[in-house]
Amino acid sequence: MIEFHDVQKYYGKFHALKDINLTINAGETVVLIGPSGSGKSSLIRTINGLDPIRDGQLIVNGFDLADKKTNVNLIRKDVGMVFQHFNLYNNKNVLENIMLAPRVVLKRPEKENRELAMQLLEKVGLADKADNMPAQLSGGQKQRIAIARSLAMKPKCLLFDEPTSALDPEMIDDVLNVMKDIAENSNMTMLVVTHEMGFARDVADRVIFMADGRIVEDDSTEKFFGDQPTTQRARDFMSKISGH
Ligand SMILES: Nc1ncnc2c1ncn2[C@@H]1O[C@H](COP(=O)(O)OP(=O)(O)OP(=O)(O)O)[C@@H](O)[C@H]1O
Repeated sequence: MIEFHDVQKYYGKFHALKDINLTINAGETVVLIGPSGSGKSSLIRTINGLDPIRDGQLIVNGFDLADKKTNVNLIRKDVGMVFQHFNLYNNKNVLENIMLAPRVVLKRPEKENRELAMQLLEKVGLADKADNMPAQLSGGQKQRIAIARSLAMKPKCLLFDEPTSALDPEMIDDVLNVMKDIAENSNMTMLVVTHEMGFARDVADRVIFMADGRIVEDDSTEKFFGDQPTTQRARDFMSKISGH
């Protein structure tokens, strides 16, 4: 469970997240949308401590991120992150990319670690790429490896920061299908920043719309897409992106 209570975040003097109050329950899939610069990345990066908050309270799986004594590594063990540009270790092969963190952080025994890594490669449809280096993969394949790498830690929560924005159009569905499978067949909490409205409509439980560092709408998916968003800003945003 993730709870924001009156969270404020600043970059220098710039007030990037304003009065964030939000609870995300275990197992929920939440899509975060909004115009460029509205604070979506900032919000999800606070959850695993990549970006510090200034005021308020942020509780992630029982750990208080506002408390300086909290060890963020304990939070990161349970909160995986998938980035727009994959962030794979380019000097390690695919299998090593997946096995490294469980070996180092969880001390998972080597045989079990390898078996799980191979199962995850099967799950993302890339079992035949185990020995490849990241440079030999397409963007869509790299992203599916990045997702498998996150899953190898068996996190409670997965954060996705525009996971398909850097991909060629024909690769996007492969990645979204893997995400859909996780959302539907695991009890993982997922928070996804994306412009893929088909994914939001089909897979998300909730849609959060941000503008100017604030949460402007927080609706069930049925309400957001069915009845239309309540605010004019969200309606304008939706008509703008559907016009593309
Ligand atoms: N490291 C930083 N230093 C200063 N300002 C920053 C930094 N990171 C983000 N910002 C500013 O904070 C605001 C929110 O940025 P953020 O990346 O969270 O928005 P976003 O909604 O994810 O945008 P996009 O869709 O373009 O990725 C923007 O105005 C951005 O310029």
